[in-house]
Amino acid sequence: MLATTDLRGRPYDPATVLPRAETDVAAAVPKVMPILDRVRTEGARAVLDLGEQFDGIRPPSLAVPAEKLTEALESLDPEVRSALEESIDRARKVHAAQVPAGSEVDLGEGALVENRWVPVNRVGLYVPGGRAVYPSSVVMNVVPAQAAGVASLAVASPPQKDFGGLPHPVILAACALLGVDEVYAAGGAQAVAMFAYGVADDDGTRVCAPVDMVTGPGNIFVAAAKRALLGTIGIDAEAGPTEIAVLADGTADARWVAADLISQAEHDPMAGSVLITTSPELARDVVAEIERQVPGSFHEEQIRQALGGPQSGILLVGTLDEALAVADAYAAEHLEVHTVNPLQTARRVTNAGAVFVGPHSPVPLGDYSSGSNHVLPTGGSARYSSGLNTVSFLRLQQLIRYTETGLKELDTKIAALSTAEGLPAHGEAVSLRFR
Ligand SMILES: NC(=O)c1ccc[n+]([C@@H]2O[C@H](COP(=O)([O-])OP(=O)(O)OC[C@H]3O[C@@H](n4cnc5c(N)ncnc54)[C@H](O)[C@@H]3O)[C@@H](O)[C@H]2O)c1
Ligand SMILES: N[C@H](CO)Cc1c[nH]c[nH+]1
Ligand SMILES: [Zn+2]
Repeated sequence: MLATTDLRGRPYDPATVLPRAETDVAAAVPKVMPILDRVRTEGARAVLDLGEQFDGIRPPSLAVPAEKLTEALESLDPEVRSALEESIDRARKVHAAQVPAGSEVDLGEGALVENRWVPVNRVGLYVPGGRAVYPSSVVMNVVPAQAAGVASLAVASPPQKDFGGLPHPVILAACALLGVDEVYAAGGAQAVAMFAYGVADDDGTRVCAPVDMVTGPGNIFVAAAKRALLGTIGIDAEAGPTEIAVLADGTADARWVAADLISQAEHDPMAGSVLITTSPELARDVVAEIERQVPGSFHEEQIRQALGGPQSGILLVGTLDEALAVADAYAAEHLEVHTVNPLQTARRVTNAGAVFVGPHSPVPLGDYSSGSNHVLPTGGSARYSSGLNTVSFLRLQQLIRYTETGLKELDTKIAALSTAEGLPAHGEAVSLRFR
């Protein structure tokens, strides 16, 4: 588990030495196309059939009845309820602070451009539920959507065999706690298609209205469906199998670093855990700790596969600058920084979905309770994407507010540009107003 590559004292290209999952979302797209087509043409029946096929149980109904949400909340373990409430409370504070202010820019007499943020009208939020169930992802999807002021939101999560084909009861309880009343027992690509196209029963009764945007994490089939349906719907970043990178020097605690690497490996055999370190001693001790901590763990087999896969490993580098270059090239979903001066190091990182600063900010804190969002870009997409946040659910719309005086001021300039572009009708549309 966790093979070490020693990069010290030899030239290398940071981008080519990275351990990375062989997850190829593009290759999964043709696999999900027949699923998307079936949902588009057959509607709700197809979603139920596919639930039976892939989740092993046919949901009693696609839309979860309201009383099931109430029952789930009433029977929720009080300790879990209190933990969810704490997580919601902190997340609400952080996401409320992300609401951007609009602006009005005065460009001269009668010339005003207003920047205004408008929420997406209707969104579909995906909450995974295959290998594990994720009530925390209900919080991470719903809180920013609500902070943005989205008027209509629906949640989908796979039907569970152990719960009569409903989504997991803690997921239903989390929806009820957050005031979400539209929940569907649907998973994978069929859930994304249901949101994108909307679905009706065989008699034409609408079951789920189409949404404008789908967000949320999921496995490769969810990511492939989102990619294939982009255009029909808007999507957030691709948040696929989890990754953690730890950037550490010799001051790091090997026991803690190993535990954090293992924590994300338990999600998925395709999860990636990477240690980037300047310390050969730490590298050695982390391997020893992993050998000590993994045996007997709850998801031992899955963890072994994740830590033994090509997407995981240790990169031993010569200097902190090299460690930072490798971390930036990797663009981890989560980057933990365990160095002598972690804040200073963290501020130098440019590519990461979220940065966890110092030994007391481990990734599981962010997964559940820190107030930050855990729906984060994977597979290197942190180079150009943010994690899910309030702005993900907002659009910047500009109101162009010119008067006759403001327009007149630009008449000849617009005419010059329209002539230069060979589009004289543009200039004419302005000039005729002043003749
Ligand atoms: N990056 C993030 O922000 C983030 C957050 C939470 C979870 N995750 C990741 O989300 C993933 C969750 O995956 P999961 O599998 O547990 O749940 P999931 O809900 O994403 O996927 C389960 C669904 O996959 C579909 N499916 C399974 N096998 C299929 C097949 N052969 N063909 C077509 N469809 C199939 C089924 O319809 C099933 O409902 C994990 O990889 C986890 O690491 C990521
Ligand atoms: N680490 C996952 C991806 O950020 C999120 C999660 C949910 N529950 C536990 N972990
Ligand atoms: Zn996690």
